[in-house]
Amino acid sequence: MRRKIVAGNYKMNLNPAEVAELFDGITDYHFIEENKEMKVFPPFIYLSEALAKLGKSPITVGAQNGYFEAKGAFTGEISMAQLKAFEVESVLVGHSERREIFGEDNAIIKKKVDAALAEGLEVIFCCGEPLEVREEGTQKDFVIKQLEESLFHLSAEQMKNVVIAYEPIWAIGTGKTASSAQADEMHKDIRAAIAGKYSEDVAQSTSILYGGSVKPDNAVELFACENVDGGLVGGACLKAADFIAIANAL
Ligand SMILES: O=C(CO)COP(=O)(O)O
Repeated sequence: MRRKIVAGNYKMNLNPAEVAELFDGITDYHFIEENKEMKVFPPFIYLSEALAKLGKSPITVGAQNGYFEAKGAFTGEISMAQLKAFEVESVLVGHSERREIFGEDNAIIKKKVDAALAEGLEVIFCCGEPLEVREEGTQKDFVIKQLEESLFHLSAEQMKNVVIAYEPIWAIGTGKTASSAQADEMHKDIRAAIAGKYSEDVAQSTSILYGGSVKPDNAVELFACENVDGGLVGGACLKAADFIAIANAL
């Protein structure tokens, strides 16, 4: 059975008091069913507190980014090796904001995927098309190319440590979510590409999350789709009650 996951990407938000309140608000959350998971991705400066407060709960703590070199003169970066040594469990790789604002291309993202997996971190691999591509109708080719160039060099064994998050860029932070039919169709295409590259078995066991304006009031419909295994949530994860409501929709 595929793991169902709700993950919260805090992005560059929250001051120390706000983040403390948010951790306190979710720390007692327990899923009743075993194949469901909650993950949080706070800014680096709050990872220590997240691990202290949430580390003993079933909630897993991840980082929003990591560099592929293990150490050295890379001012401002934090390596996958450092994250692992810090007991962080997973890392977002390939988020559209990293791609668009910080110029990360498929080749850089591939190196980050490799570095994270080599350290034993779980990779939440983000993919998704910009609006122009959706309007042209070539979104499937665009997303599959992202997978082919940054992910599909992995072995089937390595894929066990990868979760895919499909986040159409036009739906991120815009309040304009993909319809459940659009999300399910892309997730189905991604799953078919994994089956083609690896096997039906790998495809059926890879969790694929949807991200882009997930809210308590659209989560139930999105998560009910056959190929949607949960969500990567931005804005709505910053309020404990909303994040928990979304988790309850899994
Ligand atoms: O980018 C996202 C999560 O990584 C989605 O952000 P929003 O939920 O704010 O649209």
